[in-house]
Amino acid sequence: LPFPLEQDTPVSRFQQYLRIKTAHPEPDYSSAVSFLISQAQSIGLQYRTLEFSPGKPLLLLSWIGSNPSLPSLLFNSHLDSVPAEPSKWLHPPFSAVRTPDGRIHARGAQDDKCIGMQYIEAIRNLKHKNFTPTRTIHVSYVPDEEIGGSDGAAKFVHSMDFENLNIGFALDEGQASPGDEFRVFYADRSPWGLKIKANGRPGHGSRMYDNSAMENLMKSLEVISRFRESQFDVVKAGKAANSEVISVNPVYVKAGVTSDTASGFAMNVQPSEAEAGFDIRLPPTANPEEMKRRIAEEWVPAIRNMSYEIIEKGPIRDDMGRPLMTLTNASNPWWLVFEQAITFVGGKLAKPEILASTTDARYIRQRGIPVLNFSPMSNTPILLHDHNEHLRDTVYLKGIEVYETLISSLSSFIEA
Ligand SMILES: CSCC[C@H](NC=O)C(=O)O
Ligand SMILES: [Zn+2]
Ligand SMILES: [Zn+2]
Repeated sequence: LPFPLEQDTPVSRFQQYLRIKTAHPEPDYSSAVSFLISQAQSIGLQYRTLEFSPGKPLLLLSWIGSNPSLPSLLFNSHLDSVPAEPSKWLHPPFSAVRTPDGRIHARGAQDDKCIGMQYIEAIRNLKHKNFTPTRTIHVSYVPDEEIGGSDGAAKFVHSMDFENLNIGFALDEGQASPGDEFRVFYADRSPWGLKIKANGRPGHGSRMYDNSAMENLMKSLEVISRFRESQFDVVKAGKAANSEVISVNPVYVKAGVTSDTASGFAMNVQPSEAEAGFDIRLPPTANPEEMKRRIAEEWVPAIRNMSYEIIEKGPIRDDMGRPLMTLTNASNPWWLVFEQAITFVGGKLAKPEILASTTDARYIRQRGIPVLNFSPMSNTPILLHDHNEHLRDTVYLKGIEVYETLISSLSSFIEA
């Protein structure tokens, strides 16, 4: 028998998308957008690209509903991926190899090229079945999510283009679920970068004196560690989920006087400057003013010769000053439709959670639009940003079916 030809199937199209090198620091946005446009054209979807920052396109696909005056639906995903360390992978991260057990290996397989293609495949199938949406459906592919979205979603949501879409409800990426149930998220955490700098007395490495830069920095590290522990204790005691507390993790330290020694540093000079950086995530219920006071007064007191900078990545409240949360109860009709659709496809939903990490959904919620974070991956290990990120073909294909139901029921839903 002849070797079977590579076919044009849902899985092969997913693999094609996965093979485009969209990892930072040089994501190939133009190839990704060209590929997605070719897919949109193959199913007769309208498309346009918007460019809020040079070289960083945003692709928008639209399926116009029979009642386009109703608020529309937005299905969002991001074009970019985080980098991978190829030497630590079983298969090259952009090969999209499918192993005999059905695992498709690639950076982006879970985060989040799966949903980007599933949206299109679901629409392809619905068109095939002659389904007509009532509400208009938009599908967006945004750049730069993985680096904070300031040149992507942040600009998009404040544009006239976005305003004119008149979005009533949106879905964005979620996270895999190791168990039987699908996970869904009603909020994500707001990320802050905290840089702290200590100044202090320089001197000979043998001397003992107060107020060296390193001593000042270390005192801060101790205080911050205690806060970290206090939050983690709440999690360990089972009183809150990981994503419901304020996390703070050191991500770099920078100090020392450089020299040609083996270590690269002068071993006998106490430096006059020392710096450290932290990743802080605030759940929507946290009080940012309280956190700022804590940083200024307890973590980095100026009287200890310290200074700091908080880099706030994205909003923490919506345009009305409310926490960025989407209701998951009967008062949100979109939630009810979502829940019913999942049940309809035979899925079970876990209790809605806050996402530990951060997505572009926060920018959409900022505009007062309800958003659920959802990626239909049950019985799947959580591998986003990890080595050997992969997704099973069966899980991927089931996800297409899930979106068919979601798209058809959400677009047919008319608010009473
Ligand atoms: C600092 S905003 C970056 C957003 C990023 N998103 C996914 O991993 C994250 O780190 O959560
Ligand atoms: Zn993502
Ligand atoms: Zn990511």
